[in-house]
Amino acid sequence: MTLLKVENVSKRFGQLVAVDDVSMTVEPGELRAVIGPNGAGKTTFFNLISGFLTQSSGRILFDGGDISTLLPARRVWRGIARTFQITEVFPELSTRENLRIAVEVAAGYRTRIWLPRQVNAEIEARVGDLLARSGLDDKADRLVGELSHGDQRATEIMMALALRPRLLLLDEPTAGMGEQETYDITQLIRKLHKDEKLSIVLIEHDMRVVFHLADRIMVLAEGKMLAEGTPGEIAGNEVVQAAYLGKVA
Ligand SMILES: Nc1ncnc2c1ncn2[C@@H]1O[C@H](COP(=O)(O)OP(=O)(O)OP(=O)(O)O)[C@@H](O)[C@H]1O
Repeated sequence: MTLLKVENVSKRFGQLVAVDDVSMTVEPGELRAVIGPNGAGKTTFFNLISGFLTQSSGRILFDGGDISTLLPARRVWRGIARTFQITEVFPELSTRENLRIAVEVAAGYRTRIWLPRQVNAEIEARVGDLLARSGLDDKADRLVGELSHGDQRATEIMMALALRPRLLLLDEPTAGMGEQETYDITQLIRKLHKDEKLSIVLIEHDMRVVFHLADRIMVLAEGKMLAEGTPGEIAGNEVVQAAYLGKVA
């Protein structure tokens, strides 16, 4: 069954139509990229899927159920987790502590002061698993604020994964990164997608990352869907080249 189905969704801010009648589907295990020039409506589109904004019209289905009016936290419990354009971590805590917080939130233990030993062991095991999958084990006890931008972003992605999502939304995961960091984050996303069959939608400006990772690409321009297809189809699409790719190159 289709995991995410966005149907004719629009979002108006006063006179401005930031997202204009956009439809998109994401199949289980698919990695979908959303690209487009600045101000195209990409982040607004993400905010509609994650529930930070409510659409002006249209509807959003997740796993067959209508989530259009659900609050963000409810969508997380349904299985949608996201990261932000600006990394959201606790810089004064260690990597391990950041992940532990996310795991406790996910398990519903965050409001309890004392945890039974068995539960504690389960949480530790889950944190260890996230550290291993991200390759952050050797930085587990470093303060996140002292880590590289790339490792901070990896920590944030693993915090989102602690919520055990079925769909992960990544808003510009390589923003502001150098070559090596971009490569490392791309490899992490690829691993989560290919090895763990996680469904991912990502907004990304770096075309090398997009064409390396995506199964399908949607191009937004001025709120409208300009094109949609495989990386090969998008690379060969003259409208896209003229409106977007040509400008970037
Ligand atoms: N809360 C808001 N109120 C009013 N206008 C908004 C709001 N959020 C976004 N916009 C406008 O909607 C349009 C789309 O913005 P959005 O941030 O979604 O684009 P984007 O494609 O993510 O851009 P970028 O690549 O620069 O992040 C822009 O013109 C922006 O100014």
